[in-house]
Amino acid sequence: MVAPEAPDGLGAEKKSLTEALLYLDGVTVTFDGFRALNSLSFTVDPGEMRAIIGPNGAGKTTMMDVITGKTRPDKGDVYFNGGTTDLAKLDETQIATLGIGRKFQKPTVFESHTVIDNLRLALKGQRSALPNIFRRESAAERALIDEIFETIKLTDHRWRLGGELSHGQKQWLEIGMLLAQDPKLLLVDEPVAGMTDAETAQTAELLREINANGHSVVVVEHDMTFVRDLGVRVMCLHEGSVLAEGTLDQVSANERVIEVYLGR
Ligand SMILES: Nc1ncnc2c1ncn2[C@@H]1O[C@H](COP(=O)(O)OP(=O)(O)OP(=O)(O)O)[C@@H](O)[C@H]1O
Repeated sequence: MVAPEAPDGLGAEKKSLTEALLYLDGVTVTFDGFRALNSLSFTVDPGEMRAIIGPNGAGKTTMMDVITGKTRPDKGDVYFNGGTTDLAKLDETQIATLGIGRKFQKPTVFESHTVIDNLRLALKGQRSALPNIFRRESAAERALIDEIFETIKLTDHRWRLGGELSHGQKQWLEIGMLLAQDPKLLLVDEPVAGMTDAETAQTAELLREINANGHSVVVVEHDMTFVRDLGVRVMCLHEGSVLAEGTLDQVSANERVIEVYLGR
């Protein structure tokens, strides 16, 4: 990472390390000699939402795997919470407990449970499934569930079975299940793949609302209409590194981005 001197005398890199919610510097991951991540460096600020684009094989999934502890970097730094926590030293469960939630591309709701039970099962601190459904939740938990239902617009669907929801509704429910864990950072992988245009627009609104409520969000997506709707800083990955970063207009005007991704 280029580190120009910041006005207060701290190098910009150090300043980022102390302030960023998520800090990656020089992260390299090699599979059988192939560099899936090649000295990848970027930061996410507290309260920031960031969109990540890039061609197939650019390293987007590997990047999320490194942040969540599924894959260990060969080289480089991965810090959370203003540089206080070295994620490369923690396992997946410890990282989830710290407040990093991940939504995979395909919805994985419990189809034979009601929508509300899906949320109950996801409540923070509830690790054993069955007792959690049968016990009465506290007033605070009920209020949280109601609030999440409002956010994900599924209040009227709470008594339906998970399996009866549309694809888009399942994705929103799963995002709600992440919210039940109250994560500081949500990693969301291609949430609008397979959604209708209306569902796609509603998902952008949902993520904006979640972000406005104080959660940082990193969202990987190929759908440029959706990325435009998000209205956030965009980063294009290519061959395991950051190719371009800025507003969507700035990134889409970048000749290399057009060459390797948008123009294809
Ligand atoms: N476990 C693995 N073993 C070997 N190679 C891997 C492994 N995981 C990923 N790769 C390779 O690393 C590169 C980056 O893959 P990655 O899945 O991170 O890209 P991506 O940007 O998420 O792509 P997509 O948009 O297709 O999901 C690819 O060339 C992929 O084949």
